[in-house]
Amino acid sequence: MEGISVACLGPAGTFSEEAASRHFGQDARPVFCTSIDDVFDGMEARAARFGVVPVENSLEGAIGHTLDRLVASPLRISGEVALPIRQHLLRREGRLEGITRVYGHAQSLAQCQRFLKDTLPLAERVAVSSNAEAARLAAREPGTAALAGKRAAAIHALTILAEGVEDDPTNTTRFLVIGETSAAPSGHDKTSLVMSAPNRPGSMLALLRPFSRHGVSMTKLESRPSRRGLWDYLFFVDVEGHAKDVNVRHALVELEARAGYLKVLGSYPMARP
Ligand SMILES: O=C(O)C(=O)C[C@]1(C(=O)O)C=C[C@@H](O)C=C1
Repeated sequence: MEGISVACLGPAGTFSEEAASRHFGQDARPVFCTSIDDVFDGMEARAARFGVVPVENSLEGAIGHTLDRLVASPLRISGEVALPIRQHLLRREGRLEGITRVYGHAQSLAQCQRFLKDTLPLAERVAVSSNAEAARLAAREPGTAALAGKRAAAIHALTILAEGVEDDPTNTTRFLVIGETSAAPSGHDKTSLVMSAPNRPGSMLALLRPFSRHGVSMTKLESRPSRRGLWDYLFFVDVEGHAKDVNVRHALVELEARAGYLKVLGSYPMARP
Protein backbone atom coordinates (compact mmCIF):
# COMPACT_ATOMS: atom_id res chain seq x y z
CA MET A 1 0.00 0.00 0.00
CA GLU A 2 1.11 3.60 -0.69
CA GLY A 3 2.25 6.08 1.95
CA ILE A 4 4.09 5.90 5.25
CA SER A 5 2.41 3.50 7.70
CA VAL A 6 1.97 5.18 11.10
CA ALA A 7 0.54 3.32 14.10
CA CYS A 8 -1.57 5.55 16.35
CA LEU A 9 -4.54 5.47 18.68
CA GLY A 10 -7.81 4.98 16.80
CA PRO A 11 -10.47 4.83 15.54
CA ALA A 12 -10.27 7.55 12.86
CA GLY A 13 -10.61 11.07 14.23
CA THR A 14 -8.26 11.01 17.24
CA PHE A 15 -5.84 13.78 18.12
CA SER A 16 -3.12 11.15 17.70
CA GLU A 17 -4.14 10.76 14.03
CA GLU A 18 -4.05 14.55 13.67
CA ALA A 19 -0.54 14.62 15.18
CA ALA A 20 0.53 11.91 12.69
CA SER A 21 -0.78 13.86 9.72
CA ARG A 22 0.82 17.03 11.00
CA HIS A 23 4.19 15.27 11.13
CA PHE A 24 4.03 13.15 7.97
CA GLY A 25 1.60 15.25 5.92
CA GLN A 26 -0.45 13.65 3.15
CA ASP A 27 1.86 10.64 3.09
CA ALA A 28 0.69 9.32 6.47
CA ARG A 29 -1.28 6.07 6.26
CA PRO A 30 -2.68 5.52 9.78
CA VAL A 31 -2.69 2.04 11.28
CA PHE A 32 -5.26 2.38 14.07
CA CYS A 33 -4.60 0.81 17.46
CA THR A 34 -6.76 0.50 20.57
CA SER A 35 -4.21 1.66 23.15
CA ILE A 36 -0.70 3.04 23.64
CA ASP A 37 0.45 -0.51 24.42
CA ASP A 38 -1.00 -1.64 21.12
CA VAL A 39 1.00 1.02 19.27
CA PHE A 40 4.25 -0.19 20.88
CA ASP A 41 3.38 -3.88 20.36
CA GLY A 42 2.45 -3.24 16.72
CA MET A 43 5.65 -1.30 16.12
CA GLU A 44 7.78 -3.95 17.74
CA ALA A 45 6.08 -6.54 15.50
CA ARG A 46 6.80 -4.24 12.52
CA ALA A 47 3.14 -3.68 11.70
CA ALA A 48 3.95 -0.05 10.86
CA ARG A 49 7.06 1.98 10.02
CA PHE A 50 6.44 4.69 12.61
CA GLY A 51 4.26 5.17 15.65
CA VAL A 52 2.81 8.34 17.20
CA VAL A 53 2.07 8.34 20.94
CA PRO A 54 1.08 11.10 23.39
CA VAL A 55 3.77 11.74 26.02
CA GLU A 56 2.81 14.90 27.89
CA ASN A 57 -0.13 17.26 28.29
CA SER A 58 0.31 20.85 29.37
CA LEU A 59 -2.52 20.60 31.95
CA GLU A 60 -2.29 16.98 33.09
CA GLY A 61 1.45 16.30 32.89
CA ALA A 62 3.31 13.20 31.75
CA ILE A 63 1.60 10.21 30.17
CA GLY A 64 3.28 7.64 32.35
CA HIS A 65 2.44 4.65 30.23
CA THR A 66 4.31 6.02 27.23
CA LEU A 67 7.39 6.70 29.39
CA ASP A 68 7.22 3.20 30.91
CA ARG A 69 7.09 1.52 27.50
CA LEU A 70 9.98 3.60 26.14
CA VAL A 71 12.32 2.22 28.84
CA ALA A 72 12.11 -1.41 27.72
CA SER A 73 11.44 -0.86 24.02
CA PRO A 74 14.09 -1.20 21.30
CA LEU A 75 12.30 1.65 19.48
CA ARG A 76 13.81 5.12 19.26
CA ILE A 77 12.25 8.59 19.24
CA SER A 78 12.62 10.24 15.84
CA GLY A 79 10.37 13.26 16.19
CA GLU A 80 7.90 15.24 18.30
CA VAL A 81 4.69 17.11 17.59
CA ALA A 82 3.15 19.75 19.88
CA LEU A 83 -0.56 19.80 19.09
CA PRO A 84 -2.98 22.37 20.54
CA ILE A 85 -5.92 20.34 21.90
CA ARG A 86 -9.34 21.95 21.38
CA GLN A 87 -12.00 19.84 23.05
CA HIS A 88 -15.63 20.22 22.03
CA LEU A 89 -18.84 18.88 23.49
CA LEU A 90 -20.47 16.80 20.77
CA ARG A 91 -23.91 15.30 20.49
CA ARG A 92 -26.30 13.91 17.91
CA GLU A 93 -29.13 16.21 19.06
CA GLY A 94 -28.52 19.96 18.92
CA ARG A 95 -29.24 20.75 22.60
CA LEU A 96 -27.68 20.42 26.03
CA GLU A 97 -30.85 19.25 27.80
CA GLY A 98 -31.15 15.54 28.47
CA ILE A 99 -27.45 14.60 28.49
CA THR A 100 -27.07 11.91 31.13
CA ARG A 101 -23.62 10.62 30.17
CA VAL A 102 -20.45 12.14 28.71
CA TYR A 103 -17.89 9.91 27.04
CA GLY A 104 -14.26 10.95 26.72
CA HIS A 105 -10.69 9.74 27.00
CA ALA A 106 -9.57 9.92 30.65
CA GLN A 107 -7.11 12.70 29.70
CA SER A 108 -9.86 14.68 28.00
CA LEU A 109 -12.29 14.33 30.92
CA ALA A 110 -9.49 15.63 33.15
CA GLN A 111 -8.72 18.53 30.78
CA CYS A 112 -12.38 19.65 30.87
CA GLN A 113 -13.20 19.15 34.58
CA ARG A 114 -14.35 22.71 35.22
CA PHE A 115 -16.64 22.82 32.19
CA LEU A 116 -18.23 19.48 33.11
CA LYS A 117 -18.74 20.54 36.72
CA ASP A 118 -20.35 23.85 35.74
CA THR A 119 -22.39 22.76 32.71
CA LEU A 120 -23.25 19.10 33.22
CA PRO A 121 -22.79 18.48 36.96
CA LEU A 122 -25.19 15.52 37.03
CA ALA A 123 -24.02 13.72 33.90
CA GLU A 124 -22.06 10.51 34.38
CA ARG A 125 -18.49 10.75 33.05
CA VAL A 126 -17.33 7.61 31.29
CA ALA A 127 -13.71 7.13 30.25
CA VAL A 128 -13.18 5.26 26.98
CA SER A 129 -10.12 4.30 24.92
CA SER A 130 -9.94 7.50 22.84
CA ASN A 131 -11.79 10.69 21.95
CA ALA A 132 -12.81 9.31 18.58
CA GLU A 133 -14.25 6.25 20.33
CA ALA A 134 -16.20 8.64 22.59
CA ALA A 135 -17.63 10.37 19.51
CA ARG A 136 -18.50 7.03 17.93
CA LEU A 137 -20.45 6.00 21.04
CA ALA A 138 -22.22 9.36 21.36
CA ALA A 139 -23.36 9.07 17.74
CA ARG A 140 -25.06 5.75 18.54
CA GLU A 141 -26.51 6.32 22.02
CA PRO A 142 -29.27 8.88 22.58
CA GLY A 143 -28.88 10.94 25.76
CA THR A 144 -25.09 10.85 25.60
CA ALA A 145 -22.43 13.34 24.53
CA ALA A 146 -18.69 13.16 23.84
CA LEU A 147 -15.60 15.25 24.36
CA ALA A 148 -13.54 15.16 21.18
CA GLY A 149 -12.02 17.22 18.40
CA LYS A 150 -13.54 18.59 15.17
CA ARG A 151 -12.17 15.68 13.18
CA ALA A 152 -14.22 13.19 15.20
CA ALA A 153 -17.29 15.48 15.06
CA ALA A 154 -17.16 15.53 11.26
CA ILE A 155 -16.64 11.77 10.91
CA HIS A 156 -19.66 10.98 13.10
CA ALA A 157 -21.82 13.90 11.91
CA LEU A 158 -22.21 15.23 15.47
CA THR A 159 -23.33 18.73 16.47
CA ILE A 160 -20.78 20.88 18.31
CA LEU A 161 -22.77 22.05 21.35
CA ALA A 162 -19.88 23.89 23.00
CA GLU A 163 -16.51 24.78 21.49
CA GLY A 164 -13.14 24.87 23.25
CA VAL A 165 -14.33 23.46 26.58
CA GLU A 166 -10.85 22.63 27.93
CA ASP A 167 -10.08 24.29 31.29
CA ASP A 168 -7.23 26.28 29.79
CA PRO A 169 -7.05 27.57 26.20
CA THR A 170 -3.31 26.83 26.04
CA ASN A 171 -4.07 23.08 26.38
CA THR A 172 -1.41 21.31 24.30
CA THR A 173 -0.34 17.67 24.04
CA ARG A 174 3.13 16.66 23.00
CA PHE A 175 3.35 13.49 20.90
CA LEU A 176 6.44 11.44 20.12
CA VAL A 177 7.18 9.84 16.79
CA ILE A 178 8.80 6.45 17.36
CA GLY A 179 10.58 4.23 14.90
CA GLU A 180 13.56 1.96 14.35
CA THR A 181 16.14 4.75 14.49
CA SER A 182 16.33 8.29 15.78
CA ALA A 183 16.73 11.28 13.44
CA ALA A 184 19.88 12.78 11.88
CA PRO A 185 21.06 16.14 13.30
CA SER A 186 18.98 19.06 12.01
CA GLY A 187 20.71 21.88 13.89
CA HIS A 188 17.69 22.40 16.16
CA ASP A 189 17.39 19.14 18.08
CA LYS A 190 16.43 17.64 21.38
CA THR A 191 17.72 14.44 23.01
CA SER A 192 15.60 12.34 25.39
CA LEU A 193 17.20 9.97 27.86
CA VAL A 194 16.31 7.95 30.92
CA MET A 195 18.62 7.30 33.84
CA SER A 196 18.71 6.13 37.43
CA ALA A 197 20.54 7.69 40.32
CA PRO A 198 22.08 5.50 43.03
CA ASN A 199 20.28 6.07 46.34
CA ARG A 200 22.90 8.14 48.17
CA PRO A 201 23.34 11.81 49.07
CA GLY A 202 24.23 14.08 46.14
CA SER A 203 23.81 11.43 43.44
CA MET A 204 21.14 13.40 41.55
CA LEU A 205 23.33 16.48 41.61
CA ALA A 206 26.23 14.40 40.25
CA LEU A 207 24.01 13.25 37.36
CA LEU A 208 23.00 16.76 36.42
CA ARG A 209 26.50 18.25 36.64
CA PRO A 210 27.77 16.91 33.26
CA PHE A 211 25.03 18.87 31.51
CA SER A 212 25.95 22.17 33.13
CA ARG A 213 29.70 21.53 32.70
CA HIS A 214 29.27 21.05 28.94
CA GLY A 215 26.74 23.86 28.50
CA VAL A 216 23.84 21.54 27.68
CA SER A 217 20.45 23.04 28.47
CA MET A 218 17.88 20.77 30.13
CA THR A 219 14.26 21.25 29.02
CA LYS A 220 12.56 18.56 31.11
CA LEU A 221 13.10 16.36 34.16
CA GLU A 222 10.43 13.85 35.08
CA SER A 223 10.57 11.03 37.63
CA ARG A 224 8.69 7.74 37.38
CA PRO A 225 8.63 4.68 39.62
CA SER A 226 11.15 2.20 38.24
CA ARG A 227 8.90 -0.80 39.01
CA ARG A 228 12.02 -2.55 40.28
CA GLY A 229 11.67 -1.78 43.97
CA LEU A 230 9.70 0.29 46.44
CA TRP A 231 10.39 4.04 46.05
CA ASP A 232 12.97 3.40 43.37
CA TYR A 233 12.80 5.91 40.51
CA LEU A 234 13.84 6.50 36.93
CA PHE A 235 14.51 10.02 35.69
CA PHE A 236 13.43 11.09 32.20
CA VAL A 237 15.46 14.00 30.93
CA ASP A 238 15.18 16.08 27.74
CA VAL A 239 18.15 18.22 26.74
CA GLU A 240 18.74 20.64 23.89
CA GLY A 241 21.01 19.33 21.14
CA HIS A 242 21.63 16.09 19.25
CA ALA A 243 23.52 13.13 20.79
CA LYS A 244 26.05 13.65 17.97
CA ASP A 245 26.69 17.30 18.94
CA VAL A 246 30.09 17.62 20.66
CA ASN A 247 28.79 19.07 23.95
CA VAL A 248 25.95 16.56 24.32
CA ARG A 249 28.30 13.70 23.40
CA HIS A 250 30.78 14.71 26.10
CA ALA A 251 28.04 15.11 28.70
CA LEU A 252 26.69 11.63 27.86
CA VAL A 253 30.12 10.02 28.21
CA GLU A 254 30.48 11.54 31.70
CA LEU A 255 26.96 10.59 32.62
CA GLU A 256 27.51 6.99 31.56
CA ALA A 257 30.24 6.67 34.19
CA ARG A 258 28.02 8.06 36.97
CA ALA A 259 24.50 6.79 36.31
CA GLY A 260 23.35 3.41 37.62
CA TYR A 261 21.46 3.06 34.35
CA LEU A 262 21.43 5.22 31.24
CA LYS A 263 19.56 4.85 27.96
CA VAL A 264 19.38 7.41 25.17
CA LEU A 265 15.81 7.26 23.85
CA GLY A 266 16.55 9.31 20.77
CA SER A 267 17.58 12.62 19.21
CA TYR A 268 15.10 14.44 17.01
CA PRO A 269 14.18 17.89 15.67
CA MET A 270 12.39 20.05 18.24
CA ALA A 271 8.70 20.65 17.57
CA ARG A 272 7.73 24.11 16.42
CA PRO A 273 5.82 25.78 19.28
O1 LIG B 1 -5.55 10.83 20.51
C1 LIG B 1 -6.61 10.98 21.09
O2 LIG B 1 -7.59 11.52 20.55
C2 LIG B 1 -6.79 10.50 22.48
O3 LIG B 1 -7.90 10.23 22.86
C3 LIG B 1 -5.60 10.41 23.40
C4 LIG B 1 -5.19 11.69 24.07
C5 LIG B 1 -4.14 11.37 25.18
O4 LIG B 1 -3.88 10.23 25.50
O5 LIG B 1 -3.62 12.33 25.74
C6 LIG B 1 -4.54 12.58 23.08
C7 LIG B 1 -4.59 13.94 23.21
C8 LIG B 1 -5.42 14.62 24.23
O6 LIG B 1 -4.55 15.11 25.23
C9 LIG B 1 -6.37 13.70 24.87
C10 LIG B 1 -6.30 12.36 24.73
